Formats: sequence, C-alpha cells, structure tokens
Amino acid sequence: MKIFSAPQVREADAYTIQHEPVSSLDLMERAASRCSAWIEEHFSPKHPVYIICGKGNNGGDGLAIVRQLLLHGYDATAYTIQGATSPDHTANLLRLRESYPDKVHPLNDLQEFPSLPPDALIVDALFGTGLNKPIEGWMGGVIHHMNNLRQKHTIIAIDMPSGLRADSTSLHTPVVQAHHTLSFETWKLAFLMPENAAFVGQVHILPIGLHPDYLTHTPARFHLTDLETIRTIYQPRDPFGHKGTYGHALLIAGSYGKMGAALLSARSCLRAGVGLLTCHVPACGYEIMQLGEPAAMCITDSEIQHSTHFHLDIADASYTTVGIGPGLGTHQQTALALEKLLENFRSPMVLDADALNIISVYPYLLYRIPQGSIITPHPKEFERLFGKTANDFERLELLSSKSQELGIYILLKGRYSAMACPDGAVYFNPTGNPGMATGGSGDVLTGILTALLAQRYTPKAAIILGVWLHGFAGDLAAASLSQEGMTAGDITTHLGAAFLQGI
Ligand SMILES: NC(=O)C1=CN([C@@H]2O[C@H](COP(=O)(O)OP(=O)(O)OC[C@H]3O[C@@H](n4cnc5c(N)ncnc54)[C@H](OP(=O)(O)O)[C@@H]3O)[C@@H](O)[C@H]2O)[C@H](O)CC1
Ligand SMILES: [K+]
Repeated sequence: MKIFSAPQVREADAYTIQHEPVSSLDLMERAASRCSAWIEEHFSPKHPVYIICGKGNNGGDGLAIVRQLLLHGYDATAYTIQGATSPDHTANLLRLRESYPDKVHPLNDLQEFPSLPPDALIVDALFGTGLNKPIEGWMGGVIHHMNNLRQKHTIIAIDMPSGLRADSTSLHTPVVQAHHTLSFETWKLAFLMPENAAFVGQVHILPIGLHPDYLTHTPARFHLTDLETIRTIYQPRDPFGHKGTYGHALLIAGSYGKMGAALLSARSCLRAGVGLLTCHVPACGYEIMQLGEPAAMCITDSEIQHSTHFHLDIADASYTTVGIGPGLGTHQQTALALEKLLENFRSPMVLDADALNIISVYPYLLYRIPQGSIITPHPKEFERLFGKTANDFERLELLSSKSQELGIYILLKGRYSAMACPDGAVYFNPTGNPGMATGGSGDVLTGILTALLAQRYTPKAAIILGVWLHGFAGDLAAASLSQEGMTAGDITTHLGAAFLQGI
C-alpha cells in the first residue's frame, strides 16, 4: 500500500473531484459519513460528542460529522475557531446552523472550551493535512487542554491528530494526543514514526473513494506492506523441486555462552524453507548444534570459544548465501575472519547482531558488504553504524541515503520496521507485537532472511516477505501464549502457521 505525502493527498482529492466527478462538498460529506459511522459503531448515543473544529476543511469535516450524528440520535456539539473559513467549511456551518442552531458555539479562546460531562467524547477536527506552520498562542493552549483531558475522555482525531505534520517531525510543537486517529484513504508517514506513537494512538484507515486511477498510477517512495504485496512476492514450491532447488545456506553464528542465538537462527532458517543448512560454529558449539537441530549440518572452527576462519569453508563456493552474526561475539580474530569472508563471498548475504557490531568498530567494512546484501540493525546498532540523528524523519532519510550509497538493503527494526532499498523505496512492515521485544527475536529473523535468500528470492522480496512472516508468526505466538509468555523460539514454532495463514 502506497503512503502518500500531504501534497499528494491534496492532489488525489482534486483528481477525484475532477474525474469521478464529485463536488468537493459531496466528497467532504462522504469523508464525514465514514467518521460518523465509525463513531456510531464504537460508541453508543449515551456518549455526548464535542467536536472542536478549525477554519479549514478538517473543521468542515467536523461540522458535517456533528450534523450526521445529530440526525442519528447522538448529542453532538460543534465548537468552531473563528476566522476566514474555507468554502466547504462555510457551507457545512450554514447547514448545521440552519437545522441545529444551538449546536454550534464559537471558540475564541481557552475560556470558551466547554466543560465536559463524564461520558463525553472529544473529536479533534482542528487541523488536518493543511497544517502549514507551527501552532502558536491560545490554539496551542486548546491542544494542551485536550491532552490534559485524555485520561478521562476518549479523543478521536479526524484525518490527523491536530498539530501533527504528515511528512516531517512534529517534535517540540503542540500536538493532540489522540486515542484513535480516523485517517482518510491512506496511511501518512508520520503515523509510522516511533516519535509520534503518543499522538496517533490506534490508526483506522477509512476509505473515502478517492479515484483509483490516481492511487494506482501515482508513484510513491514509501509503502506499507500489505497482503496483496505479500501474495505477489511469495513463490509456492515447485512440485518437482529437490533440496538443491531451495539453496544451501551457511549460517555463521554462536560463541561460548551464546550458542542459543545460533540454534534459534538455524531452526528458523530450516522452518523458512531452506534446502540445506550448514552452520559454522566454534568447537564448543558442536554438540549443542548437532543435538539441538539434527536437520542442520555443522562445521566447527579450530578455536573453542569463538570463530576465527570461516573463509576456508567459503572457498568451495557451494553456498547460495550466508547469514552471519547471531551470537558471534566480537573477538578481534572473528573481525578478521569477517573481513576475509567479505573478500571471498560476493553474493547477497545477511549480516546482523555481532557482525554489525564488528563493522561499527571497523566502518571501512561497510563498503565491502556485497551489493544486494541485507543488514538488520536495531536502533542502537543503527546509531553505532551510521551516527545519531535529531528525529525519526532525519533517521529515515539517513537510512535511505545509506542504502542507496552502499547498494544494500537496510532493515531498521521497530514497531513498523523500515526496509530501505537501494532504489530509494522504503517499505514499512505492519505485522508483529511487543511480545517480540525479547532476546533472540532478531536471531530468528536472520534465519528467515537467510533461508529466503537461499531459495533465490530477490533480496527485496526476501526482506519484505521475511519481515512480514516474522511478525505474523510473532502475532500467532502472542495469540496463543500471550505477549509476555512467548519467547523467540515460539516465533519459530509458529512460522509454519504463518506460511499457511499469513500469505
Ligand atoms: N484527503 C481528502 O481527500 C479529503 C480531505 N478532507 C479534509 O480536509 C483536510 C485538509 O483541509 P485544509 O483546508 O487543506 O486544511 P486544514 O483543515 O488542515 O487546515 C487549514 C487551515 O488552517 C490554517 N492553518 C494551518 N496551519 C495553521 C497553524 N499552525 N495555526 C493556525 N492556523 C493554521 C490555514 O489557514 P492559513 O490561511 O493560515 O494558511 C487553513 O485555514 C484534511 O485533513 C481532511 O480532514 C476533505 O474533507 C475530504 C477529502
Ligand atoms: K484533526
């Protein structure tokens, strides 16, 4: 699903008005009716609804919602900021005043903010995508006041929480902290940024019938992975396939005290469909690996506690891909071995965890990663590799520019993991839950991505599908075991069900 910028959303709006065709007032009525229907579905008429309306079309939506709710037996009231209003706002104001004159009140300063009965809902229709400067003065006070009421009253934002910018940071400016955001037609980039989590609450995308030609043909840089995308990527197995068809992966992982990471990664690699798996582990890991995962072959390093020379095993060139990093440790000999590996193996591979920690100490190695490889840092690892940024939007730009500069796929892990591609596109993943924020989750993901590369998915397909499956399996694990009770290994045990139900 494409994520459009605020100017693109305005274009989509204008395109729809011209080509459907539909009047802008009717489009507003349609948008408002989706919101009032949502409110009616989730809250009974015993909740009085207070709608705070700005001067533009977001406020116009709010006025139309008030009228629609009143018609359906709700007690709704509009509070409107005074000033020059947009034409569709004005039209809706007149319509509301005509039928329900006592349901519209001016809001000129904070003193005029209504005192709310206990069950009241607050609907925020102050500003939407038209916000064009920071909010100052008493209107900032209105936002602050609404936020103070959020413990007692549910706040529902129309299209955007007011004050939130769709495409750039809103840090250090007043923004409504909504419980629910009812947003029209498409996700906005701001909703996916961790720094905005406190503002957007739960996001509900309400289709309002924007013109499909615009949505289909307009290119977008940012995307949210959806089932449709996943179904185009997934390749069912060939009925005549054999284990060679699905690739031979080499997983380089584990060190003394961290063999669990290697085992977690190996198991998920096998459960994600790899044809053959060989694990390179230090000598102390031989029995752990052989007993822990009989389907994996195992070769051992000459060193007991950490790995020192995996380049020899690479030389026979039988490996389709390599996954390296889980539990590897950062011993200097391991760093030298990683450098050799990057010299000898030039096909796309997966680098995670300690492989990335080593690279952050020897940054020149970044430039030796084979083109098309996937690296999977969490935010701290990302910062160690590429430096600090002032906000999440800057970090996203840095992520994308590094991916393009280095020619590698960079996955920044988080609630909506961001996958930057060398062609400039960035995909966000919606699956997963906080139960996955536990040791070993990343090792499981490395195994999945390695398996998909081995099966000759393109790196772009592998990263989008792999991250989706990882999150989906995590969601299934949480559904049966709870977010608290699940462990990283449970993600792996639910991978099979994720292939069956998540594609
Ligand atoms: N997406 C769609 O297809 C549809 C969207 N709809 C709704 O329309 C809004 C966007 O409406 P718009 O009128 O463009 O903008 P806003 O309502 O968000 O606000 C614009 C007004 O606010 C003033 N403004 C902007 N920033 C500030 C500020 N920081 N402080 C004070 N005032 C501000 C601006 O006035 P200026 O003259 O000062 O620039 C505007 O008056 C969208 O979000 C949806 O809710 C349609 O209803 C349906 C189709
Ligand atoms: K709003």
